[in-house]
Order: sequence, then structure tokens, then C-alpha cells
Amino acid sequence: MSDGLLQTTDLRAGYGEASVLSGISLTLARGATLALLGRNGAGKTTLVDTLAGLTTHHGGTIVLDGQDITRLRPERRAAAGIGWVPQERNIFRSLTVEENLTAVARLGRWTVERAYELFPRLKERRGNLGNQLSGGEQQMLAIARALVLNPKLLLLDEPLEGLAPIIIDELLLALRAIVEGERLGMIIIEQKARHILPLCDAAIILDRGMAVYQGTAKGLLDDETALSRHLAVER
Ligand SMILES: Nc1ncnc2c1ncn2[C@@H]1O[C@H](COP(=O)(O)OP(=O)(O)OP(=O)(O)O)[C@@H](O)[C@H]1O
Repeated sequence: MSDGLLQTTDLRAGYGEASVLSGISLTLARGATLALLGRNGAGKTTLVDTLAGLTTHHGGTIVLDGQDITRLRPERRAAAGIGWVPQERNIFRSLTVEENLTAVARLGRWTVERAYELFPRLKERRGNLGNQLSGGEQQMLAIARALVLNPKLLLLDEPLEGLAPIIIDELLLALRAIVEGERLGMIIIEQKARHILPLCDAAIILDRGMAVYQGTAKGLLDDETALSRHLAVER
């Protein structure tokens, strides 16, 4: 087996009969991070949700770590190693931080203690309920929950959205630590390309459900033309 962690081939998907993704082929190496970029409505969330098994499959394949997961239901994909942090941060608001983590933790490298090392704020708030946390803390908890499930591939849908700049810096540092320390794969949806590209190895830009740019993150960061042609004002 090569070092490939994720491979999609001509992946087509949508909602019922409505087609959104029209043929996405991408490869993500083990330990690599992919920035998933594109304007509003380009299909970014649909792609990540399709990897998590939440859309209607229209064609093509998804292979994770050598296993064809195309036809698996979402819970089976989670068991196969897909970790998913949706935009709405799915934490249990009526449970404490600690309960949120222990309720889902699975044996592996990422323990609750290790998640606390990554996010010391969560340790300080371990007895607080989910609904008593700030937006940034909720995002940290959502990421920590996904990590203690010990996924092979972590999918993050706009993790920085709506957060104060100081929290964004804290989260970016934590994400960088995950990327550098683990052989985990990560796909991060982000509107602000310049925030996320320095963290990433590869980048893909979607437009109307198609990949209009695929290459290295560094290459895109240096490519003013591609950035301004395909992405919205804030970069
Ligand atoms: N539940 C749904 N049912 C039908 N169509 C949907 C649904 N969710 C999204 N779409 C459509 O799919 C297309 C892609 O949307 P998607 O949310 O994937 O884009 P996006 O790139 O994530 O945008 P944003 O940055 O605004 O979140 C849009 O045309 C959208 O209207």
C-alpha cells in the first residue's frame, strides 16, 4: 500500500437528485493537511459531508486507508476512521466538557488527558457545561471530541468562523501541533485562504462542484492570480 490515506475518484454527489459535486478526484497522503477552499456555495461542505456519508451518492469512489467506504453508512465510516467536525460544532450542550469527551473517547493515541494538553482552556473548564462555553471553547471541544475518537482523517468545516482573532491564533497553533505531531490526515474548509494555507500541505479550490485548482498549499499562496480568480475578497 502506498502512503495514500484518502483517495476519491470521480466522486459525484448531491442532495436527492440535485447534483452538487461533479467529479472530484483527489488524493491525500498520510500525515498531510488539505485546505478546501472556494466561494460560498462552491460545494465545500457538500464534499466534506460526502466523505462523512451524509449526502446522496451519485457516482465515483472513496477509499480510506485501503478500504472502500463509498457505500458505508456514516457511523460505519466513523468506525473506519473518519472524524468529522461540522460547522455547527456538534457537542452535547447539557453535558460537561469532561463528559463530552469521556462519552465518546475510544482507545488510541488521543486520550482525554492529551486533548487537555492540546487545549488547556478545556482542562480549566472541565466541569462547565457545553452551553456555558464561549464560541472558541466550543470549537476546541468539538475538535477535542473528534480527536479522542482517534480518527485517521479529520474533517473540519470552517473551524475558525466567527471566532475572535486571539482565539483563532490559539486554535491555529493547536491545529499546527496536530498536523506536525501526528500521521493523521486533515481536511480543513476555510474562507480565509491566507490563514490556513501556511498550515497546509495541499490545497483544492472548488467552484460549482468542480475542482478548479489542485496543488501545493505553498504554490497557491504564491499564486496571486489563482487566489484572486477563484476566491472571494478576504484572503
Ligand atoms: N441540504 C441541501 N439540499 C439541497 N441543496 C443543498 C443543500 N445544502 C447545500 N445545497 C446546495 O449545494 C451547493 C453547495 O453548497 P455547500 O454548502 O456545499 O457550499 P459551500 O462551498 O460549503 O458554501 P458555504 O461557504 O456557503 O458554506 C449550493 O448550491 C447549495 O445551495
